[in-house]
Amino acid sequence: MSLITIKNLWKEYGDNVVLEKISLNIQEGEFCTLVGPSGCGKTTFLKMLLGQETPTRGTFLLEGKPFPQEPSLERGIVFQRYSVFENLTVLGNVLLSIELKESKFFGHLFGLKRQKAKEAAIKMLNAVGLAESLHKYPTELSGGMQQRLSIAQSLVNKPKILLLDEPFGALDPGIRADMHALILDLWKKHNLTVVMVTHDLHESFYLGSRLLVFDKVRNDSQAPNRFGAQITYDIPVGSEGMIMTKINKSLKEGNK
Ligand SMILES: Nc1ncnc2c1ncn2[C@@H]1O[C@H](COP(=O)(O)OP(=O)(O)OP(=O)(O)O)[C@@H](O)[C@H]1O
Repeated sequence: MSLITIKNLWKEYGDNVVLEKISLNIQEGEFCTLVGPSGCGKTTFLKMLLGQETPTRGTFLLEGKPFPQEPSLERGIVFQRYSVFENLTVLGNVLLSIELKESKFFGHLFGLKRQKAKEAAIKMLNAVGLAESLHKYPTELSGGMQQRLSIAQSLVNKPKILLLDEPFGALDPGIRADMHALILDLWKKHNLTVVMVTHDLHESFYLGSRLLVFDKVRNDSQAPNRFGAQITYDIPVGSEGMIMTKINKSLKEGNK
């Protein structure tokens, strides 16, 4: 069974048709990169995967069941703009993510549970390369380090799906290359399924195992909102994508 099953999905805001006829299956472990012109509905699509938006119509299933209507722990998101709490230290930010998950009512853990949460937070911060900055505040961090912190906050709760909305768009090229290496490493080690929006075609080919292009195939010059974007390309990319294509091809040939 596919992790995510989408059939003939539409998203409209009033008479603005944003997405139309989207059909797509995403398997566990895929790294899907999503590109398309500005305003074609990429963020809206991510928000539906997160549970912040609902489709207007169509089939939208997570592990064969209707998508949870609210953001939940199997899905973590990292935005382009850092979404960390400035009055908490690096460690405090990641600890809070765990506390909000494990103690929804108080937002606080005590005793042994807090100690374990602290250890898990430090382990995650180690994994993203922030071991030296545990007691710093976000304003003392560079952009790349803040983005590492956002990733740690998302991953510490072990989501199955990591949603990335142009997470590296604001970073310098050198830092971006470091972040690419980090995200590929985390993707493999944590067996994540990733859906990432990017404006950078090179990034989409380099990072993804599968590239999805969203665009309008129908246009009405009198009423630009009449038609929504569809998936115009869905192709395997990157070394992982090529391996998958070869495996699928040899499986098909073996079945002949
Ligand atoms: N909450 C909302 N209410 C009404 N319209 C919305 C809402 N959110 C998005 N839209 C509209 O949906 C369309 C798609 O927006 P979205 O942000 O998903 O595009 P995008 O492809 O991510 O754009 P960009 O690449 O510029 O970030 C736009 O026309 C936008 O105005």
